[in-house]
Amino acid sequence: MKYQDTMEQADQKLQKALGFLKQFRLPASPVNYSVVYEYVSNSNAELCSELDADIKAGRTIDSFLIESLYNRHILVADTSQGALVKDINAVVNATNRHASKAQKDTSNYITMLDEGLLLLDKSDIQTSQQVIERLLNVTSSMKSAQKVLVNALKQAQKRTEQLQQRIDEVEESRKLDQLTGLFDRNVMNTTVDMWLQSDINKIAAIAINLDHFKQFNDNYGVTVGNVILSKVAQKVKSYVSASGLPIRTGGEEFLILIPETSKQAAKEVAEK
Ligand SMILES: Nc1nc2c(ncn2[C@@H]2O[C@H](COP(=O)(O)OP(=O)(O)OP(=O)(O)O)[C@@H](O)[C@H]2O)c(=O)[nH]1
Repeated sequence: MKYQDTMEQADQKLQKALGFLKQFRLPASPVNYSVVYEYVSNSNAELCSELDADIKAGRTIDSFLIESLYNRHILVADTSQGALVKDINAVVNATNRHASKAQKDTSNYITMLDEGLLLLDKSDIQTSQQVIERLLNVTSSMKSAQKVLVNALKQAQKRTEQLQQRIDEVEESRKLDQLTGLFDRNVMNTTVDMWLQSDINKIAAIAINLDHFKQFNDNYGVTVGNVILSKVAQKVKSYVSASGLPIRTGGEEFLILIPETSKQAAKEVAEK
């Protein structure tokens, strides 16, 4: 169970969450409420630090910003990871089942071998022949069981590789802003840290802000606003070479970071 708060604790958080929603004039929609509930519970470190940074930077805390936090820090974790965990459990359970069956088969086989070897007797050819025949039968069933085990292990290995690929994909998609497909601010922070720890000592930053976007949304509606944002993002991305980083830093704010570039080259990208 995700939340294990008592009635009293949940009630206290409800009051805090309502206070937050009221302060930022946010409707108490399910998405807004769950993000704010996580925030006041202090239970999701990445979500909390991002929202804190947004508040500190004086960003507009609106339903768009909250939904973006929800998609990246709650939804992805709940659905994709939930399904993945279920699949991983299935592979682990199947492998365990096969492993314990193989263990049982092997120990039965060893017992039968030991018992058979004791019965082998040079002077009693007939009994010895019967024992050898039985041992041959047992060995043949053991070989079939081993084949089944090897196949099961091969399948488990294939499934594990597929799951690893899905885990990598989920990890990758978590780094991207859902609407625009650009990187988000978490990726920006970790990449800049990485750059600064390496030999890179020059980073060009180009900030892009769409003016009067609120007015635009009011005039044409948020759906058209979303289309514009994603088109602008595509353009921004197309101007950045593989070494650069196109980021959606806020609702209608973008940033391009380019490491180790000349002023002139950065200016050309900015002019585009
Ligand atoms: N359609 C849409 N609108 C968004 C999204 N994220 C933020 N916004 C809106 O973008 C607007 C940004 O408003 P402001 O920060 O005042 O910026 P502005 O209206 O462009 O004002 P200036 O930058 O001063 O010209 C707000 O109305 C937000 O609701 C989004 O994902 N989609």
